Amino acid sequence: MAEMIFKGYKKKVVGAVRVPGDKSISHRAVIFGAIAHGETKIEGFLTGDDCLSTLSCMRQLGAEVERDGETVMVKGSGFNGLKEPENVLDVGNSGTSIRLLMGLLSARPFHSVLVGDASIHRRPMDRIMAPLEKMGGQLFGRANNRLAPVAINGTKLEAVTYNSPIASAQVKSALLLAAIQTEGQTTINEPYLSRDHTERMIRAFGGEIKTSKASCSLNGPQKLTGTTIKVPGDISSAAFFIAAALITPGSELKIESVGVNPTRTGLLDVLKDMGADISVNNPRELNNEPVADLVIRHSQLKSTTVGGEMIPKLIDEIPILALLATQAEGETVIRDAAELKVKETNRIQTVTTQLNKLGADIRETEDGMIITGHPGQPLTGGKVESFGDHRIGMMLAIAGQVAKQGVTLEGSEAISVSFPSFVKLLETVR
Ligand SMILES: O=C(O)C1=C[C@@H](OP(=O)(O)O)[C@@H](O)[C@H](O)C1
Ligand SMILES: C=C(OP(=O)(O)O)C(=O)O
Repeated sequence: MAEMIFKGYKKKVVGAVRVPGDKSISHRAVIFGAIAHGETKIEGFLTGDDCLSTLSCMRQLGAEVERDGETVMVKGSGFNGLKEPENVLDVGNSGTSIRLLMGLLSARPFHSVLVGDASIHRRPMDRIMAPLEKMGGQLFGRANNRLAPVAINGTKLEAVTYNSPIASAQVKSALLLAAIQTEGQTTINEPYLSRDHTERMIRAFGGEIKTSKASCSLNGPQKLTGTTIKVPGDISSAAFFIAAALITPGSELKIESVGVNPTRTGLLDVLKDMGADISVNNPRELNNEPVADLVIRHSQLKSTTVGGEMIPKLIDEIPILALLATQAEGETVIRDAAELKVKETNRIQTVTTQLNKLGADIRETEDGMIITGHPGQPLTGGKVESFGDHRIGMMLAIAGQVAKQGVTLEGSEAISVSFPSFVKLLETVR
């Protein structure tokens, strides 16, 4: 396990950065490129481990994929261009890969097996398997069809209406990837709208999908056409730099070309409420996705309460929000976030235990946490662990900005799952 020391105490964060491409969009761009007809060019592809897992699975499925740094060329010949893989498909640490591929492969006429790392084999897969079975899918998993590895006997499916009990873009996207190959109209209703990158990408590839509030429906089968996808910067990666600037006195940071899709900007909405000085400039669009430049200045934050429909809009940013709340005046309450328990780690537990080790004041609850902020009072610092979770690792690295004795992070290699250039980029602005 790699160990790194982060000594950022009082080191102000200044200058301009671009963060790597959006992880959700990068996964989807390779998958859609492979099932479309013709050439797709992806610019700004995220070269984190998770997206490279998707890329290599698609190659094993017969897709022609060439990568040169952050540029990926995909030659697709439609769904029928995919072939039975000769070996198991390994998604590594990536929940998005395994779940989206389950949807795609359940409607292909061949056998496939999806495996991943220890974390993937603990995370629930029945949320995808159960609705796909309603469509006639044949999927088999460990622990009574709950866990990976998952074996799939691809078959012809039937269109359904599915009322999802959770707001999950992975559930929605898996079903859309099955539905787009299936005769008839499939409708998916969510309790709250989850990130809508799949819906936007279907349109970018010339497909049709109806969307209204937290519902979407499409008529299959559809033929998609290759296109150019320019991937915006990932707001979930930008979040760590936003936090570093906000909590370090004297900071002023510009982050250029960040995706600001409203289903992803919950952190910006909540931070505005907490009194953060963040401006969103030069709004524009890249292939149906809103993009902007952000300017962040050090701010004295106040506490807030976050729950309900806001949670899916900032689900991956809750670890870094918890760190920000340790520096805010008052008690911040995060609730309705039980989904955090089934991410790469149980993030309610890892955030609470690791930040408390650094001197924070956080209480774990059934579906979130309560964070008592002590503005002006630095964290102490010490030795903490990522437990193989990239977002926990980066959040703890940023905690070094307010930890007097610095932060020693074990398991720092996890960071490369979504942000391989994180440490280098952080050095350029401090
Ligand atoms: O669809 C996606 O790209 C993602 C959806 C979210 O997961 P859920 O669908 O489980 O909420 C998110 O946490 C994950 O990082 C990426
Ligand atoms: C939860 C995450 O990803 P995934 O579900 O794709 O593993 C994440 O990136 O925080």
